[in-house]
Amino acid sequence: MILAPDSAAPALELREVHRSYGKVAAATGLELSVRSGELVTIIGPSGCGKSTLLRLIAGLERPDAGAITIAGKVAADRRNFKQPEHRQVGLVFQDHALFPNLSVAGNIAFGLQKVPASSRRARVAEVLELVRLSHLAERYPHELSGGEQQRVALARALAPNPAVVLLDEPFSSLDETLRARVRGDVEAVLRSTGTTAILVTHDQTEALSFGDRVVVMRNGRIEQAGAPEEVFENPASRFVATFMGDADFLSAEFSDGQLHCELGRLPGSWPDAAQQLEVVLRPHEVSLSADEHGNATVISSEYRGAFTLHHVRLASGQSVHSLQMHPARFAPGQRVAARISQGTTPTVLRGGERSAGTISPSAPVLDAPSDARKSITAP
Ligand SMILES: Nc1ncnc2c1ncn2[C@@H]1O[C@H](COP(=O)(O)OP(=O)(O)OP(=O)(O)O)[C@@H](O)[C@H]1O
Repeated sequence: MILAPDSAAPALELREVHRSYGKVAAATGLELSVRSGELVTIIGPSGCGKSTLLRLIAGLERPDAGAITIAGKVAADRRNFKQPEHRQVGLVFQDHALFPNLSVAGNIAFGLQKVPASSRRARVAEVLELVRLSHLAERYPHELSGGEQQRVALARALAPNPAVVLLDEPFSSLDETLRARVRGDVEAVLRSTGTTAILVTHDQTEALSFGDRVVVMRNGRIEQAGAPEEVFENPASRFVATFMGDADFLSAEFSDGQLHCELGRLPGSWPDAAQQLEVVLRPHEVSLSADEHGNATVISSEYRGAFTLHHVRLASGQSVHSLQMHPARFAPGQRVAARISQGTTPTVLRGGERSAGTISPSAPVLDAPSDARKSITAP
């Protein structure tokens, strides 16, 4: 099979988009280019501007400055402003927002009023099949489960073949078990139809697992946009490291031309710097082994089934967490050797921002701290 080159215009583009409400800058200099078929998740603390971003794309808000292009057509700029119904955008909300007096089929047909009746019926049947709800076409929203309602909302958004689907916390009203299932169903439908989608969420796991790209927002700005692995494993700042999961920060310093932290030497070469340097360590990146002369003392140990989460204090008084899959469990007060797990290349922050050091591929695995004398595997 010959695949066509991906030369199509981006499905969505934001250029230097600003929006303020009085003195509150809800969107500042937003730049985002989303390729056709891409699934992008937007995450950030409450009030950082996630909904404002969606509303600007949908045409429910007007930018103060900047331009928004959808499927190659200007939706908003200094001179133009397209109303939501002319933007080729589908919306899915947290509360489903289905019309209670219309059946499932009626809800889906609602956005197809300009389509001839025969094609409309065929399209409704098609999207119902897509979300596996053909058997419920004549039911009313109150006769459906939360998950079914959300699939109807998705079908309604997809029916007019939008260029972009915007999902505003679509799973947050569902309970945990149902949530994972509906999320999987929705993702499968979006992928199978090659739909471009932007999903706003408060949930880090959702942000990392759903999208091709994660956009982390803070105070109306995009703090980092990248593949889930990049945002989690190589955070651009202390804020992203903290927001996208548990993280400890150990101070780092140069000696003998190498960068060291309390858990050992870091591989690669790093520009010498006067600014404060910190190593970002996630709990799964710290290993422990029993060692009565070790560099750490266990403060607490929390059994989590497949994992045990240890919190240990280092000689300097700094502390780190260690989440290990093996059955090793150390008691509070016990002396252990803590080190950075094999194969880990931690992010180094300079003044709170990611530092551009180079990790050489042939760099040796991290040296053990001077007083960690045992292997990193559990006893
Ligand atoms: N219509 C409005 N009038 C005045 N201020 C507004 C308006 N809409 C949003 N804001 C402010 O703009 C900022 C961004 O709000 P927005 O709703 O986009 O945040 P959010 O990230 O979606 O928050 P949450 O996660 O709580 O939904 C907030 O400070 C909010 O108070």
